[in-house]
Amino acid sequence: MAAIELRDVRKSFQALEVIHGIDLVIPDGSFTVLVGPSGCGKSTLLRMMAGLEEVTSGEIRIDGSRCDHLVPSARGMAMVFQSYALYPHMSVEENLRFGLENQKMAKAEIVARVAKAADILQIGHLLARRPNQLSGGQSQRVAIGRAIVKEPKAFLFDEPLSNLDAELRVKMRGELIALHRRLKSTMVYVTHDQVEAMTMADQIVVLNEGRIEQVGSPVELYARPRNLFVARFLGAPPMNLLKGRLRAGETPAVILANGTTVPLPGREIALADGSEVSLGIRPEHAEPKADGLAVRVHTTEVLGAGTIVHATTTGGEEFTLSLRGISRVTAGETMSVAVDPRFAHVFDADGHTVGATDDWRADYLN
Ligand SMILES: Nc1ncnc2c1ncn2[C@@H]1O[C@H](COP(=O)(O)OP(=O)(O)OP(=O)(O)O)[C@@H](O)[C@H]1O
Repeated sequence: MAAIELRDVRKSFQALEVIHGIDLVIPDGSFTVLVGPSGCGKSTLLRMMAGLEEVTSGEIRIDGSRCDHLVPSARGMAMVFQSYALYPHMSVEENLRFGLENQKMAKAEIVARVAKAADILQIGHLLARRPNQLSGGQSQRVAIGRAIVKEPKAFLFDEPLSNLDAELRVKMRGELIALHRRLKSTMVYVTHDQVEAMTMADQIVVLNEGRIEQVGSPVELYARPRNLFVARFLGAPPMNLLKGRLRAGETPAVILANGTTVPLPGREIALADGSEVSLGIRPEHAEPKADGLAVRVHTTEVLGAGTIVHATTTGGEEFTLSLRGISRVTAGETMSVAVDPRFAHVFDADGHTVGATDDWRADYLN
């Protein structure tokens, strides 16, 4: 087990810098998820930790020791790829043994490690098969097994579940969480799927264009996004945004474009009266109620346990509600919506969160 530390890590491909100075601590034993849109640099960052990509500048440490100059095999990290990367001409057992035999490990130790990994992943009955005789989920288990047998200081996962169908992905998500609980190893996991990030991580790192937007636990990032990017990236359907102006005062308020006033009792917002702001409301924090914000429904999605209502404000802004159960609301209808001010997010003109207290627990935990 080991902590991984990155200090001012940069990466350029030819003249183009794609990672712009990352400082990050991945705590020992944590399940840290690197998440962000396509091309933000998640894989490059992970590959630099693994040693598959050189750092252009900066330091990477594992267990306190510099490792950025070491070859991958000397770093004690094991990587699991989206493509599984199994050797097609070898049996599952040979795939599991291969890396260990290369290290000239004693035969008895190899046998013991392979047996243990096969037991953890429940792939004992597949050991004689070739990769082309495995399902996607089985292949991914073997790929994870190949990492487990190395008994690495840290596991690095690069979108390991994205080739699996939706149902299997959910199942494997649970298995990986259980594996982490069992092994207590440091795990770094790259995904562009915010649901995987929310459900698997103890620590989420949100990346955007080669920079860190925010680091924190899933609920911290959900309840207290530092900026618009994080606010919109986590949560599905995404947070609604309504443009308005701040009315400063003891009880500040946002005056929306259509004149609706949303008071924000208990907030201290250090912006001048009349400043341009955006009000962020998650779809689950709005409900039908008289004398609220008028919206016109254009689509409803009845999911059974809930109904997603897609609507437009009189100012022409999109507004989505997530209602419990099966809603009577139908397309074409106009409804009045109340927003719960405790869960309102306010962003300044640059997209930075303003007026949020540190204590989100009081409002969010039930
Ligand atoms: N070998 C390379 N040569 C040149 N540019 C590269 C190379 N590898 C990655 N890049 C660029 O670096 C940036 C980050 O790529 P990276 O693959 O790390 O992103 P990502 O967040 O993992 O994306 P995805 O989710 O699509 O895999 C992108 O702009 C990409 O085009």
